[in-house]
Amino acid sequence: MKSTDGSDAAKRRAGEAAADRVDDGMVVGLGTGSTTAHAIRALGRAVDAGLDVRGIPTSYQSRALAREVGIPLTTLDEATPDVAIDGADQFAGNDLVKGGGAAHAREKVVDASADRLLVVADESKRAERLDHPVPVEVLPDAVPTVERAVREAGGEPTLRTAERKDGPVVTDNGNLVLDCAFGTIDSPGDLATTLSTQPGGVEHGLFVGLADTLYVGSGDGVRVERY
Ligand SMILES: O=C[C@H](O)[C@H](O)[C@H](O)COP(=O)(O)O
Repeated sequence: MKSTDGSDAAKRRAGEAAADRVDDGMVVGLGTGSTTAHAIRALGRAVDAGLDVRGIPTSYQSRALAREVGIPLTTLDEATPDVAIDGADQFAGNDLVKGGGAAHAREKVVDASADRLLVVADESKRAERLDHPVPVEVLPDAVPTVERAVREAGGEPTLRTAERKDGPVVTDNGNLVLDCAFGTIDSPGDLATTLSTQPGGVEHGLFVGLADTLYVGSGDGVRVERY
């Protein structure tokens, strides 16, 4: 499920501005999605020009793109990211909803382990308060249990279905995704805690206070917001 109608040029400005902050010798967490893809391509060009970086991908998609553009890869076993670059489906300050591409579980692990998280987005993702449905990756057997818990927490869960396959979206980890509509989220931190403590829920797409810097692309530039 993608919420954005932001232009590709705005996404490219944001992605390239964040990639520009990567210094020689760094290990970089490589997020997932169309905006981060611009950062990955920019890093690939920098590698061609001599920059020494290693990437830690967060999905099949970001791994494939990083390989295509020639970024050497490593893992969390081998290295800790100095910085991670990742997108968002919605942001309010430095609180994010992520997981429109069902990659949020691995993204959260990599983003949280990085010294700094740079979030790349376009202005269409900005909100006063978060109200985007929150994706929750769920063990397949636990779908009914988690659905009940989400309803008890005031949300309405919808099993995400695939577009070119019959049946549900299956994540890179072999799990399913419930998109959980809560309306306006008054307290993202409290909701994150509720969702994190639900057995069978693998990971949710609320990234509360994790982002250090936002690069927000628009029609004519990039706004940099630091937290
Ligand atoms: O699961 C996907 C990720 O969380 C993406 O970073 C997020 O959906 C934003 O993607 P995009 O830049 O394509 O809007």
